[in-house]
Amino acid sequence: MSNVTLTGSQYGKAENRLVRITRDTDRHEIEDLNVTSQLRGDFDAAHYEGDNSHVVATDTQKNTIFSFARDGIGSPEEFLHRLAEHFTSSFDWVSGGRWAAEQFGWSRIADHDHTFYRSAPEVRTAVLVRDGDDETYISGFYGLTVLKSTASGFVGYPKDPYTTLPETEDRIMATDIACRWRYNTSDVDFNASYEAIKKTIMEAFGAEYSKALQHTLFQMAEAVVENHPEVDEIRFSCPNKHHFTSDLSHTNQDNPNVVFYAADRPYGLIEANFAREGAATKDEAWVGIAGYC
Ligand SMILES: O=c1[nH]c(=O)c2[nH]c(=O)[nH]c2[nH]1
Repeated sequence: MSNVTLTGSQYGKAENRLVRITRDTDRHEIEDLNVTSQLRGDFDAAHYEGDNSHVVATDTQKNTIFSFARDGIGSPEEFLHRLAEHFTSSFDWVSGGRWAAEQFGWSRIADHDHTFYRSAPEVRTAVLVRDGDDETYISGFYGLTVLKSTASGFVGYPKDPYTTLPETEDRIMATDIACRWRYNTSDVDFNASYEAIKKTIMEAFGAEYSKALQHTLFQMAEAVVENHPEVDEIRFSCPNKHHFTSDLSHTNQDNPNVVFYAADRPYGLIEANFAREGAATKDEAWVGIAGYC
């Protein structure tokens, strides 16, 4: 008799690099994804006894992903939904799971029919968590580098013996936006919603004076919640990519915020979660998302 109990599990094939070319006409389309499938359910016997009768092989999960891609992708969220439907309906003991995708953006070289370059700076992300009939979609992106050359400051912070940072009401603000938002519905045109939310976030980054990156995160979150009723929560993880004005006094030059040293590290790391007023949060759906978001 063991004194160890299985208290949770999920398993599958991670990071299936999947490229799908649509070539019905001479003008090809490319979809480039990194797909992870993980099943949840009754896998007790596999862990306790080495009985694999419930263990849908990770190799089979991988093959399913590539096979389903033969019929098209559409959007990462729709593709993950097809996988979730398949695994939960084909195997009684699979009660849910977690399916995730990253999508890399490509554009045509000079409008060429079948020649592309990696274009979108950001990587799109999608996660589908399924528990019985309950489905939660969390989508987002990372790696969207943005910068505003003014209309940002940082003043009013506490000063102690360790404080050397001068206050400023005119600085560069730069960050690599990583964010994820939780949809409150699956009845969404996911591709259109993704583009619209990304646009809202980018416009909000520059729309108002920023008193801190924390303030900017709130401004972006507020714009998303106001303009996108399909979203109930949004989380951000954003480095403050410091740009320090370079001291040019040794060459008798002034520097009215024109020459900067772009510091690589350390960087501020500013993270926050926001939710629509009155909306239920769904912390369990966020479990497994590495880092803050
Ligand atoms: O926008 C900022 N937020 C901070 O918390 C912070 N701390 C700091 O040194 N500079 C900044 N800038």
